[in-house]
Amino acid sequence: MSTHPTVLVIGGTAGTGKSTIGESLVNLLRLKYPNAQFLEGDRLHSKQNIEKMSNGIPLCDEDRWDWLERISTESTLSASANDGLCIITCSALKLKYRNYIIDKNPNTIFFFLMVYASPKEILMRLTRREGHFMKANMLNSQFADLELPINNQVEPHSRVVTVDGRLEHHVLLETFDVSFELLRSRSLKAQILEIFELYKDERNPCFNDKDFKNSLMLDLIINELSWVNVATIKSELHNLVMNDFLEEIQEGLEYKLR
Ligand SMILES: Nc1ncnc2c1ncn2[C@@H]1O[C@H](COP(=O)(O)OP(=O)(O)OP(=O)(O)O)[C@@H](O)[C@H]1O
Ligand SMILES: O=C(O)[C@H](O)[C@@H](O)[C@H](O)[C@H](O)CO
Repeated sequence: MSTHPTVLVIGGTAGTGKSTIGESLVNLLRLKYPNAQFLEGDRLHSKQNIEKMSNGIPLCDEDRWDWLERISTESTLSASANDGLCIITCSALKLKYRNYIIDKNPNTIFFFLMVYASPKEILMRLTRREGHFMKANMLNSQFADLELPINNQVEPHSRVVTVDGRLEHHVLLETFDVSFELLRSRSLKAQILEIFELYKDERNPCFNDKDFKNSLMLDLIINELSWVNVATIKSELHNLVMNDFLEEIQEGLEYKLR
């Protein structure tokens, strides 16, 4: 089993269906990860946060940092203990929140599946929903904070699924497909990380052998090329600060792609 636990974060504004989707999704993903757990991120809020939201006061950045850290750590622990996978809900509205979750547990591979519903749809749902602390009066602030991941270069590990006007099971099927695609790309990132760790270990005789490093890396990348896009690979390499041999790998990629 990989040393890198994987977490799928279901994000989006209040009322998009994160919990509904997460509960069903985990059952489907258990076909492959039998012990994977679904965690409800709202349970990790402090009492003060819940009180604020219940009183119609939107959370600010300072209210959210500790909560985001708990999201990152609790999901990592759960994934580590249960077949390497955890699914957790967390609004994760802003880019900096998603990055914070990633930074708090750099060994974990985080994917973000952001669920989007229009303000009109959310207003309808929150007005109808009973027994929940988050009421319709929070709608404007949620949308004011929402930064959807639109740039694949910046957030290759994130996807958006739009739910408006669609049947519940269609949404679930799409989120299942998207999750599967994300989890498939996981193997590449995990392998890159694992190999990178091997290089970092200076006791390893291969550490100083650049040719060995590059050929291994290239093999790894080329083998996965049929399904992973080159931009993702390049951005992962950048993320991993592999700049020392990034250029050569890019050359290799371009050659193979000709
Ligand atoms: N696809 C759907 N179509 C219509 N209604 C839905 C759909 N999915 C969920 N709902 C309803 O919308 C409401 C919000 O769903 P849910 O609680 O899953 O959202 P959430 O994003 O987890 O919300 P919150 O973050 O506020 O806890 C619920 O009343 C749920 O029954
Ligand atoms: O970041 C936030 O403002 C909060 O996380 C909210 O989005 C709620 O926790 C949640 O969605 C409950 O409705």
